[in-house]
Amino acid sequence: METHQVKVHTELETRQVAAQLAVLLKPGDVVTLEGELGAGKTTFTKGLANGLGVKRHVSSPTFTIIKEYQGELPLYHMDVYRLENSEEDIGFDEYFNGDGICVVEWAQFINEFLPEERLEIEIQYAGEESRTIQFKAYGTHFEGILRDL
Ligand SMILES: Nc1ncnc2c1ncn2[C@@H]1O[C@H](COP(=O)(O)OP(=O)(O)OP(=O)(O)O)[C@@H](O)[C@H]1O
Repeated sequence: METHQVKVHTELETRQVAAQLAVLLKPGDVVTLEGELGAGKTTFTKGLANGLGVKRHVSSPTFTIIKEYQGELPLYHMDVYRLENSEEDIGFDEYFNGDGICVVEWAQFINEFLPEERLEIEIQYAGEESRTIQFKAYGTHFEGILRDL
């Protein structure tokens, strides 16, 4: 496992870091996003979407669990909060081994379905508009991505 940390000072910077990451990702990649309410998980996903060339507006998938966006690669934005303790498999494998990028919020609730190789991202408050973005790469593919980021 390798880690990397970036400090950002504006919302735009958060989006830019995410967009830089997006171009390094490949189909079937799984990225998990953690952070308290308002930390910037949706903002980060918007940046990722931008980097993937998604034109549509990205909004939180809380009530739908999965939202799909078409870009240079498909983006699957998942919020699995509502699956807490349900142990329900809604066909994660097809997404996690699929043709697009998966961004998963509240991933701890579906731990048993998560692939071992993944990129964990945690966004922490560091001031009004400042955030610390912490990356943990599991597996050689994501470790390589962290070195290029
Ligand atoms: N550096 C920053 N990075 C990201 N967001 C920032 C930053 N500075 C300020 N913000 C603001 O913080 C808010 C982040 O909201 P966002 O919806 O992305 O958070 P979230 O983690 O998805 O929250 P929730 O769990 O409620 O969905 C936005 O209003 C954004 O403008």
